[in-house]
Amino acid sequence: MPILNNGDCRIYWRGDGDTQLPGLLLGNSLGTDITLWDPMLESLMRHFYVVRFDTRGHGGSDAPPGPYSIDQLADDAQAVIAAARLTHYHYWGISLGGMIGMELAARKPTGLKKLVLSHTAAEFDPGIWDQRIAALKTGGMSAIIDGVIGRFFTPEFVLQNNIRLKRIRNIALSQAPAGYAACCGAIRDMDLYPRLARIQVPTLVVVGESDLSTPEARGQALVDHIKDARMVKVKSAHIAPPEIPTEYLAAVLPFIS
Ligand SMILES: O=C(O)CC1=CCC(=O)O1
Repeated sequence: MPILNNGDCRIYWRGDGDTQLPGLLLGNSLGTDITLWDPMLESLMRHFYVVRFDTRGHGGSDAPPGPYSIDQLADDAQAVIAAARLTHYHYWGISLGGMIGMELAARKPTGLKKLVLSHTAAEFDPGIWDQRIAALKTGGMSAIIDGVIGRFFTPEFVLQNNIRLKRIRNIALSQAPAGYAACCGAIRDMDLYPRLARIQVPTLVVVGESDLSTPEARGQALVDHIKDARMVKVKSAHIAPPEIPTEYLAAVLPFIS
């Protein structure tokens, strides 16, 4: 399994598909790992060399002591870009992955062609993250899991409780609480608005019609601050790949193809 060393942290990443195709770097949400994208992987591999990585604090990456910063997480993404030798690539990030994408694009890295900011925001009320970090300290991942799943998916999908939902639930439950909390700290402390004017690449902002974590107004604020940005809506809550993989792909693929 490919691992890179980025200072204090080993980052797990992998590339799938034909390295001669354009690159597509995918950024996960809080509480998930690279398998978040599995329902869409085969389709994506027809068009792209697909590179995924586990955010520090998650999955196969290390969880050094936090809190982390969005800057640090974007440094990790840049280390993955170098390790995977991506010279021409798009970046598609969901939620925390989108926040990393904003910072990455604001650095104007050579080779980045298009940016997809999905179900994400440039800042959050810090109080909700302090509460979540406190809950993690006392009760671990099981103290927050029902709230997380309730925000990730529509009530109908939660009721179905199918294998895709169970997988995401198990992945979230298996994260190290300290690593997850360290990422909560990065979200709590971020203010990406001043960075948005620096983004030059064409950007697609994806919003979920039933997303309570980052509702449409948060996506519209990104469109308003980024020079070349447009919005598309999908029928999802916060996390689309397991619930509406086909519709989600159809909403984004024309933009990056
Ligand atoms: O877990 C949530 O509440 C939703 C979320 C915020 C940032 C992220 O990646 O997921």
